[in-house]
Amino acid sequence: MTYKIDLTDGVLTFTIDREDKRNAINDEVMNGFKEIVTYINEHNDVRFLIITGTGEKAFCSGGDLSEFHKLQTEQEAFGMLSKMGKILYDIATLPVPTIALVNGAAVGGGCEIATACDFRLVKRGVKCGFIQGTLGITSGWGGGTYLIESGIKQDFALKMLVDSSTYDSDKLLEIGWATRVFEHSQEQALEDFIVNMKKIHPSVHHAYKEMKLRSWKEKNMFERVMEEIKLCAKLWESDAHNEAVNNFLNKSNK
Ligand SMILES: CC[C@@H](C(=O)O)C(=O)SCCNC(=O)CCNC(=O)[C@H](O)C(C)(C)COP(=O)(O)OP(=O)(O)OC[C@H]1O[C@@H](n2cnc3c(N)ncnc32)[C@H](O)[C@@H]1OP(=O)(O)O
Repeated sequence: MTYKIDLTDGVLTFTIDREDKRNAINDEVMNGFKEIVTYINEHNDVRFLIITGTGEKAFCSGGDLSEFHKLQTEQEAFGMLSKMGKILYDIATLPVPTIALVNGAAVGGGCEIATACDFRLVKRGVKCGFIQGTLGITSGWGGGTYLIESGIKQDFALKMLVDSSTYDSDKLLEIGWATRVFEHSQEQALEDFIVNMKKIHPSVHHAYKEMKLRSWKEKNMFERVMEEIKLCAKLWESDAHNEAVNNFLNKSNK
């Protein structure tokens, strides 16, 4: 199994468990995300969703390039991108607070997953970024749209995307992408972050998330996410993308 699910005292933790691949997302992990979305929507014993990755090196390195590089055409790419894009939209619109516990690098689609969460707790020293541009593609799971709507200063949002490079934890806090930066224990960082929220009745959280969802509906977020995915799918079949992924997989970029 490439992911772990733990539900303790209302806190559901989804851990991507592929340390050797820096917690890259494959089809099985996508299905795991789908499973927790269904569970949370159908049960009322989950108060918080935490997403994290195994180990210290990566929260998530994005889509598994060795697996998804097999997708050659725009249509094939759209299939994978829209599957994860819809799952991410479902996560972003869950009725409970969602927290990315960013224990290591969050790059590419990993940065999109963290951005889709309501809050991001980032370990000091960790680097995160929308590095998709270096692969000749844009963000393809809706993360660009979430970033633009995230409330971080507009010029920083666009700069993060067009820079296509990583930013360290202190910079991420300064621009407002990181909600908090923590030093040592991620368990303690999480506990400190949710201590007050835990005292609030879940129906209050549901009501606030409903407000967020209403605002997103007014802004046609789902349609915009799908447009973002289409753009990425187009670029996916370009020579620039193929060459960049080949370089990564053959390590000629190191
Ligand atoms: C598909 C959707 C699209 C989107 O919508 O956004 C994407 O997500 S595109 C994918 C973007 N991701 C990347 O470009 C991968 C970037 N990875 C890295 O920058 C680094 O791996 C890291 C996350 C910063 C970690 O660096 P480090 O600790 O030095 O590890 P290595 O680079 O040596 O990697 C170890 C091992 O893991 C494999 N790996 C890493 N990321 C991926 C990945 N996304 N897909 C597949 N495999 C990945 C890497 O190849 C190494 O494998 P081995 O050499 O076999 O050990």
